[in-house]
Amino acid sequence: MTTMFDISRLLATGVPTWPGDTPFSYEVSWTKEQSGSVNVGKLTMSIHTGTHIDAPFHFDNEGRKVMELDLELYIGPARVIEISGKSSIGAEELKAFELDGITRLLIRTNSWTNPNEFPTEITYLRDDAGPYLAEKGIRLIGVDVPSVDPLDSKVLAAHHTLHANDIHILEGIDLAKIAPGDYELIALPLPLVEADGSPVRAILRPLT
Ligand SMILES: Nc1ccccc1C(=O)C[C@H](N)C(=O)O
Ligand SMILES: [Zn+2]
Ligand SMILES: [Zn+2]
Repeated sequence: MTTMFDISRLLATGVPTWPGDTPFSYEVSWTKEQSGSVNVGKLTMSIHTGTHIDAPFHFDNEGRKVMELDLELYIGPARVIEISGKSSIGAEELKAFELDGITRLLIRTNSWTNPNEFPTEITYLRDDAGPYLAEKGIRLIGVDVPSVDPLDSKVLAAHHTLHANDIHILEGIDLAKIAPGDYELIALPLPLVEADGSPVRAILRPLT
């Protein structure tokens, strides 16, 4: 029997959205009665709502878009670590963990305390995290908050330094029920050709 943990946030009307960004909406735009055969849904949302990946084009006009990212990074072994109660995380906090040989690192910060509201403060990554993680061989970082940077950041130092170190970004995962350890991660982006990111269905399977 395989166990699997869904670490995706639910997408429904009223789901917390980046302040000022497009609200989430799903509607049946063409009912079964109207079409004569099927209900047809219509989706409107920001790409950065809920559990999603960022493509570098999100913060760099010349950056790669979703289809140019390496799919392999979104499937495979991942280590979950827990670093709670910190306003930020950098090389100093990360040094406490064994990360050699890890490609995908998911950090449980527990800092998005009320999942029904967009947070006002989150644990963010300092700009020495990127170089440190790259030195360890990490290629994907996942966080349980809507951003790897402070919410009011305009320069997005963490986004840029992670990208400069070829580390892909997964945001808004729900790790509230996930014990630190090693898992298989699956968090595939949609084939959105022009997009700056993509919602993902993220799951973890224990490694047996
Ligand atoms: N949706 C936004 C609207 C305005 C300003 C920032 C955002 C973001 O999404 C930034 C966040 N760091 C992100 O990558 O998801
Ligand atoms: Zn994003
Ligand atoms: Zn981001």
